[in-house]
Amino acid sequence: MPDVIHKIIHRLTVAYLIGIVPFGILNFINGDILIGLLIAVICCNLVYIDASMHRKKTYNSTIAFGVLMPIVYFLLYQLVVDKGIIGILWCFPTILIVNFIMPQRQAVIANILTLGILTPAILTQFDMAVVIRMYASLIIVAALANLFVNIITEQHLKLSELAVKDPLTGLLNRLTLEDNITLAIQQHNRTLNPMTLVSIDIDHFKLINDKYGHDAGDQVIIEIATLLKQRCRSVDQVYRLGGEEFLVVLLNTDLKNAQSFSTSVQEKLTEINFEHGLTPTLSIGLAEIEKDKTWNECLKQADDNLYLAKNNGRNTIIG
Ligand SMILES: Nc1nc2c(ncn2[C@@H]2O[C@H](COP(=O)(O)OP(=O)(O)OP(=O)(O)O)[C@@H](O)[C@H]2O)c(=O)[nH]1
Repeated sequence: MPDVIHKIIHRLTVAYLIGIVPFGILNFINGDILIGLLIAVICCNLVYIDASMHRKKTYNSTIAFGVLMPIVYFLLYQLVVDKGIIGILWCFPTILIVNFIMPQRQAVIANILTLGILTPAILTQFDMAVVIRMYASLIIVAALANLFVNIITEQHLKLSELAVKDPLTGLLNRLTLEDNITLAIQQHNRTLNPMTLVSIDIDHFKLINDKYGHDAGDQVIIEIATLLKQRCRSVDQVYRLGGEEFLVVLLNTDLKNAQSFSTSVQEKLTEINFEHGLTPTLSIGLAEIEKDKTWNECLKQADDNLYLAKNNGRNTIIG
């Protein structure tokens, strides 16, 4: 569940505790046990989901939907039977809350269930003209809430992707480097499996831009990013660190295998048919992660080797 939905659940819970729970207590005091119970069960569900999301970033849907929601349905049904239109009014907040606390598909099913379960009670209480109006308004509220949650979830996912990915190539960007490499190094320290950093830079890239334009340069960057992704396994990480600079983190790979990887990338690059007959080459610097070095030191070593590769005439691998 996206962070933004958790934030909404949290605020919804706080608003519910402040605005609705006192009303529930008042209902208990006045002997309106059904409304009091309904408010209490929805409150338990919200507090449980909010607390669980806060602690574990997830929650047990069996408790939330297998246990607490059936109680909500039962109470809503009784409320409609006992109190008629007052009972129907309680369907609106229930439908809204369900849209925020459940994954979207389940929320739709839960809301259809709500309407289905209440149908016998509604049909015996009201005449058809009122029933049609009630259903129309309940369905509109459910559909709008669903649409609203879908839009914010989509926007949030787009923003999160932009924050971690380079928009031109779809590769990971520099912002994610520190967290990801720290995790990978922690794993490396536990397992002692080798791990190698591959620092890659396109040679004389400025000339490509200057001669054929920025778009042609972009196309070269995209092709090389695609090649790197193709040559890597799913466990490896490929970053675009800046203009024409890439970094590949090869897991479970020692220096020798990283050299083979780099050679294969250089070879495959020559097989690509670039626009304008371009034949870009890559300089590559390698550094195997060592236990007592920080990732920054290892990255610097890979960069130093890349610098040496540039000074050795480019289209070279050092490491
Ligand atoms: N097309 C394109 N060009 C970019 C992008 N980002 C940076 N550049 C260009 O990349 C070029 C990098 O040039 P330099 O740092 O001089 O490197 P180089 O020409 O490859 O020379 P060496 O690295 O020494 O081989 C600059 O002209 C930047 O404007 C981008 O996203 N797209």
